[in-house]
Amino acid sequence: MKIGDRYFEPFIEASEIQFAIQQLAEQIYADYSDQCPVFVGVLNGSILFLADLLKHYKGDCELSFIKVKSYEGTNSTNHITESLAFDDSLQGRSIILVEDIVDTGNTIVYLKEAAKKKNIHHVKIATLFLKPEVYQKAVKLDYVGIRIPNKFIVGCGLDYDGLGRNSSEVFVLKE
Ligand SMILES: O=P(O)(O)OC[C@H]1O[C@H](OP(=O)(O)OP(=O)(O)O)[C@H](O)[C@@H]1O
Ligand SMILES: Nc1nc2[nH]cnc2c(=O)[nH]1
Repeated sequence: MKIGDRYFEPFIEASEIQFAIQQLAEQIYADYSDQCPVFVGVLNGSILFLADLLKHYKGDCELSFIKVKSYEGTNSTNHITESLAFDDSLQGRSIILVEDIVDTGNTIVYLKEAAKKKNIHHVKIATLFLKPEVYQKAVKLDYVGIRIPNKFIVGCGLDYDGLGRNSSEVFVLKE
């Protein structure tokens, strides 16, 4: 399958992804059933995961967004651009940062620091995908859906140069 100028092949089926999301929703609810957490989606990539996660989440919750970007093509620029900040109303709240993927961890480290500066009371992290071979940061990842090898993936919110987010299954770059 061609996305932009690169070729990709099927990697993770939609049913496996949906099962993982349902499990995550249950794990989070087990920890927050007596609270009203704010799910904070990290735009753009988290949007599909977040929508499915919320549909499976049984408790009271609220929703907010932050927007950061660091990837160009298939590589991290190692520079994070923030175009939507944490909302001031999150001060003192317990939030769950919702990411589509944690790779180098640069984004999550940046977001934890930004949340601290905004006096957000308590921050947990939920990510649909994790590349354990790459992630070496000290920040604890509280809820992890599917662990994948160090390969570039697209679909389920993840893009290649803006394309491919709108697929319910995940594709991997053909090397
Ligand atoms: O762990 P890291 O190496 O920091 O990579 C993870 C980040 O990369 C992707 O965002 P991207 O910069 O591609 O922006 P997008 O969400 O708009 O696609 C993804 O959504 C994560 O936020
Ligand atoms: N689309 C996409 N974005 C990423 N950001 C960090 N890792 C990845 C990846 O494997 N695919």
